[in-house]
Amino acid sequence: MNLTVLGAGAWGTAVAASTAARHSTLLWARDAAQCRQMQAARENVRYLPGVPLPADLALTDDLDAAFAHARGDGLIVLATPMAGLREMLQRLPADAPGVLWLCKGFEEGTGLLGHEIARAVRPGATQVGILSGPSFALEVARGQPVALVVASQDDALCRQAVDAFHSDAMRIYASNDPVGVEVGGAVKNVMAIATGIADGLQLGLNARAALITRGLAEMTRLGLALGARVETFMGLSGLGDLVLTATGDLSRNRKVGLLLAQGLPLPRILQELGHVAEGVACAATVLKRAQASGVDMPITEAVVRVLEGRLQPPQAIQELMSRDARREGA
Ligand SMILES: NC(=O)C1=CN([C@@H]2O[C@H](COP(=O)(O)OP(=O)(O)OC[C@H]3O[C@@H](n4cnc5c(N)ncnc54)[C@H](O)[C@@H]3O)[C@@H](O)[C@H]2O)C=CC1
Ligand SMILES: O=C(CO)COP(=O)(O)O
Repeated sequence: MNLTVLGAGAWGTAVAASTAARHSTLLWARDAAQCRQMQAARENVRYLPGVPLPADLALTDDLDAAFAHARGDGLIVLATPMAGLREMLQRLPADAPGVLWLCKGFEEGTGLLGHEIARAVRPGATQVGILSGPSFALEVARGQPVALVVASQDDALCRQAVDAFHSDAMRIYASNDPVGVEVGGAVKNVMAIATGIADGLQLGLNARAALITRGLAEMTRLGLALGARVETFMGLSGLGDLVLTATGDLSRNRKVGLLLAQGLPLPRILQELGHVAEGVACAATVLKRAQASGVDMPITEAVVRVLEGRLQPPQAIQELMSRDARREGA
C-alpha cells in the first residue's frame, strides 16, 4: 500500500518511519528547508533528534506529489497539530483515498472535534477516521511496542488502517466510536497538565492517582454528553492515553504542568518546549464545550484559570481540594 504522511513533526515522522519498511511511505514537510535537512542528514533534527530515518522512507516538500503518491487505494495520514487539520482537509484533492488524522484536541474557535471538522469540510466523505492511543513518538520511532486504536464509521477504512499499521511492534484495535476516541485524546492532554502541576508541587503519588481518576470521570462525562460510549474511555484512547500522558516524562503537556508549578510563565514554557502542547491550545475550548453541554469539569476549569494566569498552581489545588464532598460517580 502507498502511504502519504502529511506533517513532519515528531509524530508524523515516527509514524512514517514505522511503516516505511513494509509500505511505500512518503513523508511531506511543509518547510522546504527542513525537508532538505532531513534528506541530507537522514534525521529529523528539529522534531525527532537522535533517531535515524529508515533508508526506504521518502521525503518531499511538494504537496501535489504527496497526494499523487497515495492516489487510488493508498492512505493519507494527516499529522499536523489540531490547528492545521482544517486547512489540510481543505487541501485534499476531490479524489483523495482514505484519510486518517493523528491530532488530538478540539479546534480553537469552533470547538469542533476532528470528525466534526471533516464532516463540515468534506460532507459525505465516509473514508475518514482517527488513529489515536498511548504513543510517545520517540518510542514508536525506536520500534518499541505500542497499541493504538483506529476509529471510523467506515469498517473498510478501519481494515485498511490495520493493513497499513499492524505489525510486530504496533497493534491496531478498531472502534466505531470516533466521538469517544477523540474526546479521550483531547481531554487527557488537559489532565496531563493538571498532573504535571501536582507533581511539580510535590503533592505525592496519592494526589496524582486522584487527579487521573477524577480526570477520567470528567473525560467520560463530557464524552457521554457528546454521544460517546462509556466503554471507549476504558480503552487505549481513554484510560490508556491518560495514564501515559499524565505520568510519562516524555509528555509535552505534563512538562507544561511541571514548569507552571515552578512558576515559569507560559510563553517561556512554550518557547522552550519547541513542540505543540495541545492541552494548552484546547483547555479553554474543552471547558466551553462542557459548559454548553451542562457538564461539570472542575479540573479542566482549574487548568484553564492557571493557563490564563488567573490562578496560581497552589491555589488551584487548594480550590479543588475544598470542593464539597460528593458521591463517587456523580
Ligand atoms: N508526539 C507524540 O508523541 C504524539 C503526538 N500526537 C499528536 O499529533 C499532533 C502533532 O504532534 P507532533 O508531531 O508531536 O507535533 P510537533 O510539535 O513535533 O510538530 C508539529 C508539526 O506540525 C507543523 N505545523 C505546526 N502548525 C501547523 C499548522 N497550523 N498547519 C500545518 N502544519 C503545522 C510543524 O511545522 C511541525 O512539522 C498533535 O495533535 C499531537 O497531539 C499524537 C500522538 C503522539
Ligand atoms: O499524545 C501523546 C501520547 O499519546 C503525546 O503526548 P504529549 O503531546 O503530551 O507529548
